[in-house]
Amino acid sequence: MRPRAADFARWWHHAPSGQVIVDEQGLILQANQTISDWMALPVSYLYNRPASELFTPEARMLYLGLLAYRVAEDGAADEVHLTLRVEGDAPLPVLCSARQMTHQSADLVLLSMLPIARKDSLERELIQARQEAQLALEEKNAVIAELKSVRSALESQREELKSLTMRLGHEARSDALTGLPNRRHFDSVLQQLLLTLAVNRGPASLSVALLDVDHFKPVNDQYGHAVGDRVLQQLAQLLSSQLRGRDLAARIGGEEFALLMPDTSHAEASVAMDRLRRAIEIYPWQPVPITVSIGLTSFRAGDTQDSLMARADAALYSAKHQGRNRVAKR
Ligand SMILES: Nc1nc2c(ncn2[C@@H]2O[C@H](COP(=O)(O)OP(=O)(O)OP(=O)(O)O)[C@@H](O)[C@H]2O)c(=O)[nH]1
Repeated sequence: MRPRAADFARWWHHAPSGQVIVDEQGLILQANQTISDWMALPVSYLYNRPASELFTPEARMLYLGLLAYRVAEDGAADEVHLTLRVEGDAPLPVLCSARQMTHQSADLVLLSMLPIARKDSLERELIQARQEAQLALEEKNAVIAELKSVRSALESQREELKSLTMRLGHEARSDALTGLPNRRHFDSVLQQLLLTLAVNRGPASLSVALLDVDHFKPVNDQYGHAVGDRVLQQLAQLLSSQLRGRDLAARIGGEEFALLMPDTSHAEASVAMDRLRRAIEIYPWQPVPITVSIGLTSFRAGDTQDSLMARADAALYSAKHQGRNRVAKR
């Protein structure tokens, strides 16, 4: 059965929007149950009250100044944001639209309101979510920046470690006073050369010389240790400049040096050592001239490191014994 017009009055009262009819004096002529429920006031209370009293004091200005003005001008107003008073509770934000309607030659106004609390809270949630996303982005950027700085710190530490390792390696292999390779390095190179000779089994030559400064003690005693040091440094430079690129000069003791000459026969090494001794003899030493004694030997089949070095040592001993400033060969 189709509802009769009278039935719609009940529907109007319980519509999902607040409905109010306002007369020409701005007084409430009708209000539906929905709006009276929202405001927690009986419908009868609202009758004949100024429609502006539906709203909070702040919203009243908007209602009178904007909404009522538009209705008077255009006969309608749409979606004005107002706030309903709620008895004993927080005010209720609403979107209010209005239509002017003529009834029995009177210009009435129908106000229709929809609550927007949900929209407001959604907007607030959206703003908060945006702020949280912004915060998370800033945190992420800060973490990335920190990671970058940690990585560059690690890289520079790795570089430092590398150069430290290289320096330590160099220090472990060289003599602090002269910068020449030390005894440990000399021994390890000699050992490798002997291994290579043993593996190759072919004709091979390797010569070794021990070189010791003659009467060095009086230099120290007479001119001081610092002068003695300088003499040793100059001698080291002289050795490096006199030897061929593949030869190795090492400082293996106080004033004792060892020379390693790969691929050098006894005859070749003998010429080289005579030349070296002479170069040292004629060098313009300051403050006092020095000479050296040299013991030379060369690799023989069956030689070990010990036998080779013992022969060089014996040669040096005989150079000293024969009067110094000479090369003894074995
Ligand atoms: N200035 C200085 N002197 C050193 C260093 N190492 C060793 N000596 C000195 O070298 C001298 C070696 O003296 P000796 O072993 O008696 O030999 P020598 O006086 O050279 O005499 P011969 O070797 O027999 O010709 C000592 O006075 C040591 O103090 C050093 O690093 N610097």
